Amino acid sequence: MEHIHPFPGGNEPAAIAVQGVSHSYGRHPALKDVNFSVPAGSIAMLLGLNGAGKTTLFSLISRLFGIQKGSISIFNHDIAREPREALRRIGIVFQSRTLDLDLSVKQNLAYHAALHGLSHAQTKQRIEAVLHTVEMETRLKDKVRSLSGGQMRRVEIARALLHEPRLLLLDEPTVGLDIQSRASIVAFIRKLVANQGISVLWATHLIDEVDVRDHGVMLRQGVVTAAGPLQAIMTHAGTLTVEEAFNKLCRKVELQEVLSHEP
Ligand SMILES: Nc1ncnc2c1ncn2[C@@H]1O[C@H](COP(=O)(O)OP(=O)(O)OP(=O)(O)O)[C@@H](O)[C@H]1O
Repeated sequence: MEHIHPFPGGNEPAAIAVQGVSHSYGRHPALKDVNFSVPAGSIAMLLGLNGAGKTTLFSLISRLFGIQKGSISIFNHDIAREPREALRRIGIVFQSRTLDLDLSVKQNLAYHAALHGLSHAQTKQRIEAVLHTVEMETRLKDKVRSLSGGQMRRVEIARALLHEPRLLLLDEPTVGLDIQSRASIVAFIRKLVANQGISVLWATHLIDEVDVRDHGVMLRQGVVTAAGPLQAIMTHAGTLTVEEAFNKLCRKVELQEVLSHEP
């Protein structure tokens, strides 16, 4: 495994630090001794093919699954020892849709605010703020069922931001969206990082969502093959593009052989 800059310098704690994490489903290993960290205020792309272990990692970070081996800290708060402190710093957008279609946008958000213990006044103020961020303020009273797939995704991102997390976890947030909706979601997540200094761990296998200035965590069959600034990963891998680095570090070895023999 290449760890180009495994841990950030300075005194600022990492947004997330994953150390020695392994996870198995029965006898099937899904993550093997995973180590990486994401510096505060940066975007880290978690890159891997289907089945690489991205969702398993997100399930561990969000405490959907208990940790079998290793540790995960969010801004220095260990998720097993200080779950409340760690979890309140995280906002999550899961791969599968989780809004209640028969409730309005406002009702969906208010329900989530209540789970986070926000007061009535805070809830109103935060709902207005997050819907403004995702440019959906005009749809406050609309039933979720009446929104497009891209608009639902925006509401899910708004919901993830309600309690003002410092780290946003996105599990393939653009899957199933058309090109235009995908591009606008990618653009406003990047705006969020630039304007609000939020940190992002973004699972994807869509290379066009990646910017070479991002950090990368390259995952292949449960193993981190490289982690750090993407520029440094590309230099280490001897590749000129992120796509080539992805092919080299994330594709299954058999697939790489096929690709290398292509004319
Ligand atoms: N509930 C489960 N029971 C058994 N095996 C599982 C379970 N969930 C995932 N796996 C296996 O663990 C491995 C990692 O799966 P995971 O869903 O974490 O990958 P992923 O990178 O998120 O894939 P995708 O991009 O398709 O969502 C795969 O081999 C998968 O078959």
